Amino acid sequence: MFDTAFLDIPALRAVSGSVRLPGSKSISNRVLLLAALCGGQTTVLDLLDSDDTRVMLQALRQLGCGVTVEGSTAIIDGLGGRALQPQAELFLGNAGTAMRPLTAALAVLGGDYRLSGIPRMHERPIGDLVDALRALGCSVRYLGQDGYPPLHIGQPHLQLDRPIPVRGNVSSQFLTALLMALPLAASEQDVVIEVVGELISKPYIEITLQLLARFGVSVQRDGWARFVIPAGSRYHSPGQIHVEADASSASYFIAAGALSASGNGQSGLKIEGVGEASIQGDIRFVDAARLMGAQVESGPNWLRVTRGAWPLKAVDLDCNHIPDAAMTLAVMALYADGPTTLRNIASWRVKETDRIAAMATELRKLGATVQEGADEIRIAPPKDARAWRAASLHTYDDHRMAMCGSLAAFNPAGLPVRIEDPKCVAKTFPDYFETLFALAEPAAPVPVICIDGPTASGKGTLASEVARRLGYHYLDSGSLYRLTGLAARRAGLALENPDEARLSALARQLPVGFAGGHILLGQEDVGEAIRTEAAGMDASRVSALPGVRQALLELQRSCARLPGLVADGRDMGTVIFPHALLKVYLTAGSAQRAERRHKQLISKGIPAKLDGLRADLEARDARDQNRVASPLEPAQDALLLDNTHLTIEDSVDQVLRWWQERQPFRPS
Ligand SMILES: O=C(O)C1=C[C@@H](OP(=O)(O)O)[C@@H](O)[C@H](O)C1
Ligand SMILES: C=C(OP(=O)(O)O)C(=O)O
Repeated sequence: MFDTAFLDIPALRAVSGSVRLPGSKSISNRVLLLAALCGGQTTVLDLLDSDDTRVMLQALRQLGCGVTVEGSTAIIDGLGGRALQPQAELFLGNAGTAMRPLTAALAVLGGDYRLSGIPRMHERPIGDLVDALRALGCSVRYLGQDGYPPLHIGQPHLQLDRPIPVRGNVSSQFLTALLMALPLAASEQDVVIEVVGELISKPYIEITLQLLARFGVSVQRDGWARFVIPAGSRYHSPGQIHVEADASSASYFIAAGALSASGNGQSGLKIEGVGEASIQGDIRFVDAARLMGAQVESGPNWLRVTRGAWPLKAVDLDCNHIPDAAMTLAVMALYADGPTTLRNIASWRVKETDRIAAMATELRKLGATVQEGADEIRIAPPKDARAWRAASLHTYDDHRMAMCGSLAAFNPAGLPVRIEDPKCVAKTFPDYFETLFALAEPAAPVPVICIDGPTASGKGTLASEVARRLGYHYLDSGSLYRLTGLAARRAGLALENPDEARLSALARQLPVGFAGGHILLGQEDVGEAIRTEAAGMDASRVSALPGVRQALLELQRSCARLPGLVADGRDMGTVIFPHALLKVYLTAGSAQRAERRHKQLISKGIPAKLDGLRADLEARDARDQNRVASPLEPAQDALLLDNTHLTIEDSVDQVLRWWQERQPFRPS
């Protein structure tokens, strides 16, 4: 997950390859609650791991359920037959699929519970569900504003002899919540639910009914108006249940496939884990994407997408049945041949944010002309490539605003897009951006920042912090020869009389990684191992081999991957990345550098003398600067940063300021 203030996505050209997406949020949270409500043990496979499922799992633990999670498998020991924890304070984040169904289940079971969430959850309506529960004889009290969480739940006096009315025009989750809770009360008599007025987001009710059936409860229904839970209904664990990949999450990749430039014999993007046999309503997004021109082939649990019509075709659609995935259509509309209208989406206004207002504001920043209606949005795309704007997109703590925003990176103007607060995707898809970057091809070389400078100038500390702040990869080029030597020793290759071809092959494939101050060879942290005297000797042996130098040049260039790279060393800006967008040459006075090195050594328990260190540094500077082959010198277009009197934070801020000056957008 990108835990940065913002994430700049360079312009993208295409996506290809194949991807397995994380589990469906709607299925995961329903299955977890149903498994908790029935007796016995349920093994849930391919469970989604995200904020929404974590709050549900935590709530179930607090209620006394046995919960074991290992990787993507959860084992739930249901409460059926066991005492429910009679009192609990449950924090449910911003998960509608946890707040609404848990409210109903706990209200029917009774106890002393407080349910709350993040501030936005306290602005998301729940009044229609509370009215229905009160009509049923449940005790539910508002602890803040009437009609909204937080809530207190007490002991019920259930009255099941008349139909329970529920309104479904604000959220279908209220009906879902009742359908999941009432089998707990239907042992003696039929329980009837009647929907008052219109019901929105109907396919989510289908998911609920399908999963109830998997847990042994078959609901009888009369269209969308009346649902009967037959007397004697009881939950039975299916033993094991598998969660499909999330169809709403798939919408971003279906869109990316439809926006991808074709060519290079590409056969499109394959999405695995969800397909035409899905029980999720958002799989119908595929029909909408096809209407806009996407080419989508499908099997029971896979999809393959390629670009079809180009530009995409504008559409005018009722999107009530796909409220979440419809947001993706709003961004696809930027690439259409005319204005697109998405209708019947009033529920967008009461989700993670007011999504109609948010979408209108952000798409306008990109150059679109957008009209907002009470329950619709009309998007006219930028009139040509020159009308696109590079924008810093605000994401309103809404995962879908962030994921949708990334699709603007396919713009024909080759502009980057900035996503503010990218970690908000954690609600349903924590690794969304990593997944996108693994499939995407940039439209131009990815951005590189080079930080070169003499020994002990602090370039490693500076470069790795700049990388962390931008969410970029980090390359510590100086360690590569040491790593090659170490890998060679471990592979049993002789270094005294070396086989250049084999060593070069090894260097080309070196599995290096730099993360959080650690230097990795494969999965192993070798930070200490490469700093020994012997490793230094080996480094100097391998670095004398031209084949190895060439291999490492390629390896270094291959580190320039999405979304960008910060590379530190001595020849990053001059030799390895001559076209880098920002080159910094970092220096500090020799007295200062000697002092830093001295502190470093002493803190590691290595004895050292300040005077000696300074003399060594100065001698090494002179050698490095005066050698004939690639002497240490600033690239012609490098900016000089003397950090003798700067803190690390000052230097980081300076480099980030220079970087920002080179960006086409300003923060919003
Ligand atoms: O039941 C569900 O799993 C959901 C129902 C939909 O909400 P509404 O019924 O409020 O539209 C959808 O937007 C939400 O992401 C998940
Ligand atoms: C509306 C959404 O979430 P929730 O389940 O919290 O309603 C969503 O995921 O888009």
